[in-house]
Amino acid sequence: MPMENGYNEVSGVVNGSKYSYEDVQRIAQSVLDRVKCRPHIGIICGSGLGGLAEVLGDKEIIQYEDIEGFPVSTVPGHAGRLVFGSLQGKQVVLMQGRAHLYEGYDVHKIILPVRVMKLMEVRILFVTNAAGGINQDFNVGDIMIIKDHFNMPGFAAVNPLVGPNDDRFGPRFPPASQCYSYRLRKLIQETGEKLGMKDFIQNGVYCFLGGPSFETVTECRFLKVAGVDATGMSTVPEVLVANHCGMEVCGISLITNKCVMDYDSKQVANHEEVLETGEKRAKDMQQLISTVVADL
Ligand SMILES: O=P(O)(O)O[C@H]1O[C@H](CO)[C@@H](O)[C@H]1O
Ligand SMILES: Nc1nc2[nH]cnc2c(=O)[nH]1
Repeated sequence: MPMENGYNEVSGVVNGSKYSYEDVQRIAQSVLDRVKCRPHIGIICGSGLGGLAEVLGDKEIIQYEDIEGFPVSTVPGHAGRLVFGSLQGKQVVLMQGRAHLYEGYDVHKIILPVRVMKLMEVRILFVTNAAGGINQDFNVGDIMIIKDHFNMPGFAAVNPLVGPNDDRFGPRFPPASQCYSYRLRKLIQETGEKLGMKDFIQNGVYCFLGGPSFETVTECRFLKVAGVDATGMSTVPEVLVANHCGMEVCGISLITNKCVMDYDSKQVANHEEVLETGEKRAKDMQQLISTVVADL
C-alpha cells in the first residue's frame, strides 16, 4: 500500500500519493506478470500524440484503471492505456496519455508510471508533449527537441522529488542541468534531417506551468524574456524523476499553437487547435520516433 495519507513529519509535505520503492516494485511486477514484452524503451505520448501506438507490432494493452495507483487520464486526446509492443524490432512500452497536475493529481501520482517503467528495466525514455510556441520564430507544426526546461512550479516546491528520498531510486540532490540526453538530441536532429524534416525541427527550452488556464499575454512575455521557447502543462515532473533514477531522456514538443504575445490580439489558445495540430503532424512524429528507435 502507498505510504500513509496525510502530513508527513519527515518531509513536512502532504504525502498522500507517494509510493515507496516496495510499492513500485510490486506494481511493476504485477504489470510484467500480465505481458510477454520486456521493454528497455519507454515512450510517453502527449496530447493527441498517442497514435504512435497504432504502429506497434504484437500489441499488449493494459488500461490505466487496471493498474494499482496509476492516474487515470481525464483529458481528451489521452486514451489512458499502457501499450506494450515492438517498434522497429525493439520492445517498447508506450503510455497513450498522461496525467497532469491540473486534473487534480498530486505530483507524486503523476510520476508513478515513470518509476514503474524504471523498475521494469526501461532505460531510455521518450517524453512528448503538445506545447505553445513562445519563440516567435517557431511555426505551428514545428517539432522542438527539448534541450532544457524551466520548472516554474518548482519555485514553489512542486517537484516530484520533494519528500523523503529513497537512494534506491536516486540521490537526494540530483543535478538537473543535463536532463535531456545530448546523444539522443543529436540523433533526433540527424534523423529528422535525413527524413527531410529540417525545415520544421527546432531546438529549445520547455517551460512547465500548472495550467489549466492557458497563459496571459504578460506571462508569455515573461517566459520569452526568461529564455523559454515553448510552454505546456506536463513533461517536467516525469523528466525530473527519470533523470533522478538514471534513465536516458529525450524530450520532444510539438508546437501546436502560437502563444499570444500581443495585448490587442484576437487570437486565443484552445485545446481543439492543440489536438488538430497533433493530428496533422502525427505521421511525422511517428516516423521520427520510430526511425530513432530503430537506430538505438
Ligand atoms: O503536455 P500534454 O500532455 O501534451 O498536453 C498539453 O495540451 C493540453 C492543453 O491543450 C495541456 O495538457 C498541455 O500540457
Ligand atoms: N500552457 C500551455 N500548454 C499548451 N499545450 C498546448 N499549447 C499550450 C499552450 O499554449 N500553453
